[in-house]
Amino acid sequence: MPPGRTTLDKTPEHTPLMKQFFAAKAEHPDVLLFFRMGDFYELFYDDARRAAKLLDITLTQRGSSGGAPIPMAGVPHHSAEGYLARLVALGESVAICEQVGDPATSKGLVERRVVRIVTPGTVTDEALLSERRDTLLLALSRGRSGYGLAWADLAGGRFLVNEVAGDDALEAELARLDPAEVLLPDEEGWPPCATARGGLRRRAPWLFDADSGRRQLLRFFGLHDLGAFGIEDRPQAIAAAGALLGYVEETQKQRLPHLTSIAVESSDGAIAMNAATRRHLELDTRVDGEQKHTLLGVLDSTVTPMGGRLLRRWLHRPLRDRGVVGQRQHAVAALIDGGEERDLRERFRALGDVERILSRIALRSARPRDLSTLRDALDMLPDVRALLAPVDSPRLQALVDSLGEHAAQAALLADALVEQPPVLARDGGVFADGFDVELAELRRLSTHADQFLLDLEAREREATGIATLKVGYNRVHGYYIEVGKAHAAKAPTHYTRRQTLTNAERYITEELKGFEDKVLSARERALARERLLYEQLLDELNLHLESLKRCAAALAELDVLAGLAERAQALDWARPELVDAPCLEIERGRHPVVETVREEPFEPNDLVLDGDPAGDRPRMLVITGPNMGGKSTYMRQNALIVLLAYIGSFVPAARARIGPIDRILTRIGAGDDLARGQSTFMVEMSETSHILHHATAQSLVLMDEIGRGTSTYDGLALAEACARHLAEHNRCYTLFATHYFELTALATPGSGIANVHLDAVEHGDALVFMHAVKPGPANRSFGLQVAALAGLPKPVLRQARARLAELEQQGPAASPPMSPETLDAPQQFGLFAPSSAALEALAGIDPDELTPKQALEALYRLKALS
Ligand SMILES: Nc1ncnc2c1ncn2[C@@H]1O[C@H](COP(=O)(O)OP(=O)(O)OP(=O)(O)O)[C@@H](O)[C@H]1O
Repeated sequence: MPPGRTTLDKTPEHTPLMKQFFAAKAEHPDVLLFFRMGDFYELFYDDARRAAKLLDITLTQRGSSGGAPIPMAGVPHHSAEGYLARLVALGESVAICEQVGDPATSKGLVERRVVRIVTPGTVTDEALLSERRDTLLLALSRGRSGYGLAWADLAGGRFLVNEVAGDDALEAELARLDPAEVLLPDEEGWPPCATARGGLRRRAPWLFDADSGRRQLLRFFGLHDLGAFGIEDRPQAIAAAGALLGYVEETQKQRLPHLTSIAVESSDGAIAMNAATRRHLELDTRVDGEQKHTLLGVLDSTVTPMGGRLLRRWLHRPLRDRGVVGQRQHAVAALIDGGEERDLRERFRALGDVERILSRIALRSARPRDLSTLRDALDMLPDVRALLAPVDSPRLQALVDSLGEHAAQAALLADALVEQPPVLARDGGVFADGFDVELAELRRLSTHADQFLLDLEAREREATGIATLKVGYNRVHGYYIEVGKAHAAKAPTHYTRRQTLTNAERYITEELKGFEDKVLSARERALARERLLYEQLLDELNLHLESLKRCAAALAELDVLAGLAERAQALDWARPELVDAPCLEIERGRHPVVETVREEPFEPNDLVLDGDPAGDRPRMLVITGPNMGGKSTYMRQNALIVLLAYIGSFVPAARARIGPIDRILTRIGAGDDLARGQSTFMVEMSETSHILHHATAQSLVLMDEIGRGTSTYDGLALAEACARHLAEHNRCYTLFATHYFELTALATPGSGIANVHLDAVEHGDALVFMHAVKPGPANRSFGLQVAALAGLPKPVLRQARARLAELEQQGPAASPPMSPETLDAPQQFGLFAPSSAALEALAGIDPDELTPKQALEALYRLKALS
């Protein structure tokens, strides 16, 4: 902002234009202000500096105001969308200040006003949205019992809330929803999962008040109570929803008729997965940020963007309600059996993003092509209904019902629109000729102009005898009769001169003027008529918004189900059996992503875990085997199979029988969380702690090499204690991969723990991984061979081999026994024991007696002795 002015300030006044800018800026101090000036949006002062950096555009100056130069940067009006998209993707918000007065008629400065604020979570323009990902605005509130969350997908017309108890659950929900923008009360004490993210907007705490939230919701939905939405007794959710609505109304500056309801999406209904689990299982993004080789990458063969978005939502929210999941599964199976899947997908290819189109219709920003896409979609409905009518599936039949008929709207759109409407409504040509009598007459007037002009030209040529006489038109002077200089003298007296050119004179006549008025006004009136018809068409469609939205949602789900059916067949997946009995049985399971990426065949593996305390099968597997043996792949494939089963999909296995599951929890080394300032070990331990606190007998837990991030004894001790705790207290389904061979001793009769291993065999210098899971512990680790495969220098390998031989000879001294006493022993120096001289010297030191300098000297002495 420019330096403030005081009454004593002698600096010159700001220019009127700048005063107008400051007034707009004062109302929107926290966002970039796009200030419309002619064909450009200009940014000034700090906004200009920031935008120049973010958008890599030139920072210039625009004269001076208030005695100082004005830093300025600008983007052309016609390409503003691209710049807005980039700013929004960076988490920035932009206030659009338009010229609302007409420059031609305004006296002095043209009036300007902020007409809307584009923010990362509220964008609805097609160009600013990612096609296959929801763009969410989320508001958070908190109370004594936990957090309230409200989120809206303005482009899709969804508004949902939830309440969660603690920080862990909040973090899990934020990881699931991944909102583009988060509204937070401007108060201390929010956990990092809420504050350490892009698109964060702090708002005054009083905006997050439950009572005013309730009033706001009642007003917004025009209701007397919120009972119908089932959110009455959720004050935190209501507080968050109120704050969200306030923000949306403030930024959008228009009505939002497409948010027709609000619903609770409770965490209880879903299999819980925390942020770490979603990351580790690489559901839609790999740890390295790639999206291609992920579960969603393999699973998503939907043909519409709305189907793609729904599938992503499903994947992030596997359900515990086996009724719903079973119906989805049944629908997928029915589509496969009847072969409708292919026909359905073929038809859907032309479908488009009906869901977002409906939102744009509600927001009145729909373009002509949106309407023709909707027309084509509605035209398709009878066909889709007929195709699915014979399919025996309750879910599919429910979806067919939700599609509705929409014959009247389909007929209206078919009558109204030309086959291929233009991109923009502005220039007309949207409506079909026979649709409106008045429009047809106006159009006839303007299109018959050409013939009239030709006739006029011929008549005038004959009357004047000037063979080269022409009738023409230009935007400045309108219609004219042009006569070459040589013949100008022959121009009749009723020709009035309009313009003189070097070689010609241009004239107007009464007749031509009269025609001009009629044609030009006919054109303008035709455009005005089309605008009116367009608005009426939007009005009419908006009357049916709710049922059209239901239809779009049904189309999206049909696309997902057909996509799952296609995948199941293409990838040879099987229908899992979801049962009441506590068990996890997978026969010949495969990793869905590794299998598609690998060129060599994938080795399928079984899994049998028993959730029944009285059962004789294990609840925990301790998995050993060489590096690269396939331990992580095996663990993850089982989690992914469970997850797929609970979204309603078929699974990559020959057979699967899966009991109730409440959580999937993982601890898999996946790099540091340095961004959050935590060391590798700290992350490992906090994830482990979360698991130990949350896993129940219905949870599936993956533990991959815990304890790796610290010294051997510490690590081993922790790994064993955790394994015991999971087996004895949590009693969850556990896959525990480890390099601590000592843990294989846990598998004693009655412990519920069993050993399995993956193997490799040496063929001369080569090491062949078998990738097959076998009963019992591994018998060796092949660490050095894998290191050789990785290309470790030969001298290093030689030295390691010699040291290994030495250690193996030393026997148990090098490989510590696993008694609890040993684990509790205070001194621990890793694998290499210190010399006895050093120990003796150490025993003689009393740390309390030493100055810091003496302590350092003692340390040097000890080092020399070791
Ligand atoms: N069942 C399988 N069939 C075929 N290939 C497999 C199988 N399992 C794993 N692989 C291949 O082996 C590679 C190593 O697997 P993975 O990372 O699971 O090993 P690991 O035992 O966990 O290794 P580390 O202990 O070093 O983490 C995988 O990238 C995959 O290409």
